[in-house]
Amino acid sequence: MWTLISATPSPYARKIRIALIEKRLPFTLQTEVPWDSTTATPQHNPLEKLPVLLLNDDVGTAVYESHFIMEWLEAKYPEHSLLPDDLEGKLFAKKVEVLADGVCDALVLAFFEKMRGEGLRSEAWMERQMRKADGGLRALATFVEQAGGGGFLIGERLTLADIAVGSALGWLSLRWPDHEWKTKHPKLNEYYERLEQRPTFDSTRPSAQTITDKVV
Ligand SMILES: N[C@@H](CCC(=O)N[C@@H](CS(=O)(=O)O)C(=O)NCC(=O)O)C(=O)O
Repeated sequence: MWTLISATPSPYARKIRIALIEKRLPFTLQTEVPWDSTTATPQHNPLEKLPVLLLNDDVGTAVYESHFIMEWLEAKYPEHSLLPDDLEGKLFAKKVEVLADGVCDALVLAFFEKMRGEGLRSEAWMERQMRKADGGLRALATFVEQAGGGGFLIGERLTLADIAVGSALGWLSLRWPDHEWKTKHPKLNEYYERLEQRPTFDSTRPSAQTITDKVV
């Protein structure tokens, strides 16, 4: 059976957890703290990042980088597809994933910059990352407002776009609880709250992790 190397707060890993469950693909979860020297992540991903999907085959195949894992899953196991049927819809879903992941990328950088403490952190760097995140959230909020009222970003069923946005917003709620996106973008928040009711979202809710090693 496959193993997914994951971390409790990880929005990127949550995308894959939700996708695997939605596609009825069995796996076991290996929860790690990728920032600690004890993590097994570097043994499977030279970039030392999780999620990593281990196929547990005889050659030790490891699939890594969440957007690629998603691509790989849809290519190899198209049943219970998480992509729209039409090409434009497929490309739009991937564009939404780029934005959702990009919001997380910027806020991860800002999170660790914040950890540098007074006098060591670059306020300009923090502002730049927060600006990227706010721009991404604005774009996602616009897409939600333009979508039909069916609760999904594209068409009438759950797609990669919803999984990516829901995972990003769930992490934002955990790691940046004071961020004002919920008041600035009420429709985005309503969409998010509705997604969180879905069993695969409810069962993969993010939680904080304790990082033992000094990261910055
Ligand atoms: N682009 C990557 C980002 C993955 C990523 O940054 N993972 C973090 C963990 S988390 O932020 O998702 O919780 C990690 O492994 N960081 C360890 C490191 O960067 O050395 C993806 O989408 O898979």
